[in-house]
Order: sequence, then structure tokens, then C-alpha cells
Amino acid sequence: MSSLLEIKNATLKFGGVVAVNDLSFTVEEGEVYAIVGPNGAGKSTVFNLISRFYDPYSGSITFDGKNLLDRNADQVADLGIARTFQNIELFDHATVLQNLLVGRHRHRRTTMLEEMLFTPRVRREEKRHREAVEEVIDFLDLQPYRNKMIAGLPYGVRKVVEVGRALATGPRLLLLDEPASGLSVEETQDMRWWIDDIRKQMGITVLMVEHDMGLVSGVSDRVLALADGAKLAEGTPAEVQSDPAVIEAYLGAGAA
Ligand SMILES: Nc1ncnc2c1ncn2[C@@H]1O[C@H](COP(=O)(O)OP(=O)(O)OP(=O)(O)O)[C@@H](O)[C@H]1O
Repeated sequence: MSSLLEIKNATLKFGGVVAVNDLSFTVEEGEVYAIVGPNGAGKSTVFNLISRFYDPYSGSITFDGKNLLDRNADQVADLGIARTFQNIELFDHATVLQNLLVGRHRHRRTTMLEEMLFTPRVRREEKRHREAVEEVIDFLDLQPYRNKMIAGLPYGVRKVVEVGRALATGPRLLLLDEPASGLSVEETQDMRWWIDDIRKQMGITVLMVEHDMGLVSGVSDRVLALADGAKLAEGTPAEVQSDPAVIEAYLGAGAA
């Protein structure tokens, strides 16, 4: 059986900087796979390659056997890949519910004319979107914030809504860009349970970039350590954390 996501010999350069260097890895259906590495290691660039914000200089990327490089960012979302952003990309002056409904937009099958006439098909579609969004709101315990504006919400709640916005699209693969950044110890612990539940209860495969090694070890099946855009080590969290090359890269980064 082929892997859900397959990156083969991907390279991306920005001028003289090789941000991703001949990188290959696979993500299997149903696992939580984490990418770690010091600042500038190329983690965000890998996400941007998968989301199709960047074109690799060489190499291939497939999702469920389909060539992602033939598709643009919208088409990648249509295939079932959703992502969160480190800087949280929500509409501040809309409610939690409205933000999650926007996430459903890609599922719209009705035409503009049908929508203007509010045909039965439009009403059925609308109901389906609302049900899917309400499910995510219940799942992530966002009920108390359902009708609140994003702008007034604590950072930790906005971070969960950001995950909800991605989940509302009904993805098969969820890309989480530093889900714990800016969170307190307790909030990070909660995020760990959410990620666990997303995988176990929703059956969604998760690929995340994360600096918090507690979260990475707690929730990941496999970890990829990057340095200078290349694979330094790959394995279980324990294997990667005890890898001498990883320890040296981290100590080196810490000493810098
Ligand atoms: N748009 C860009 N233009 C030029 N160089 C870039 C661009 N994006 C990233 N880089 C460079 O590519 C390398 C990898 O950057 P990237 O942001 O992927 O690292 P990262 O591991 O995500 O780092 P961080 O943990 O700080 O987010 C760095 O040297 C960075 O300066």
C-alpha cells in the first residue's frame, strides 16, 4: 500500500540559500508525524511546498498517489489537505461559527444562481455545512465561544479555533504549523489531547511542525529532525531525541 503523503528528493533554493535539500520522507495514513529542527532548518518551507505555495526546484510530492505538483493551492485543499498557520489566519471581526463556515466553502456544489434563488438544493447544502461545523464546535469544546468575535477571544482559544477552521473542511491530512507556539503549559497539554482525538476519533492523519519536544514526544508516532533543509534523523520520538547528530544540532543552535 502506498503512503498517504510522499516527498521524494525535494529541493528548494531561495537565491543562494538551499532551504530544502534533497529531502525525502513519507507520512502514513493514520499517524501523527512531526518535523522538528532549529530555526531556519526548513520546516515552514516543507509545509509551503506541500500546500503548493512554493514550487520545488526538483523532486516529487504525491498525496494518495496523486501528483501534488500538478495542482495549485486550492486544488490541494480539494484533495483533502488542510493546514493551520503559525500566525493564526482567522477573520478577527467574524464569529467562531462564521470562521468555521468559511472553512466549508470548498464543499459548495451549488451555483451562484441557485444560491440567489435559495433553491431546496441550496438549503440542503447549507444545512450540511452547518451540521459539519457544529460537529467540529462540539468536538473541540468551542460551544461557549460559538457566537463570539475572534478579536475578543484569548490567544489559546483562537489557536483551537484555527485548528477547527482546518478541521471543518473535512481533511484527510491536517498540517499543523507550530500548534503549541504561544500556549501555556496547560494549553499545550490540551492541544496534545486535541491532536490525539483528531487522529483517534476523527481518523485524520496529522503532519506537524513543532518546537515543544514535550508535545512532540507525547503525541507523535514518528519524528523527522531537519537541519539545513536535510534529514538529520527520523524515527520514534525517543530514537530521534537520543540521536547524537540531533543532540549536536540542538546544542549548536542553543550555543549560537
Ligand atoms: N521566502 C523566502 N525567501 C528567502 N529565503 C527564505 C524564504 N523563506 C525561507 N527562507 C530561508 O530558507 C531557510 C529555511 O527557512 P524556514 O522558514 O523554512 O525554516 P524553519 O525551520 O521553518 O524556521 P523557524 O523555526 O524559524 O520557523 C532559512 O535560511 C530562511 O532564511
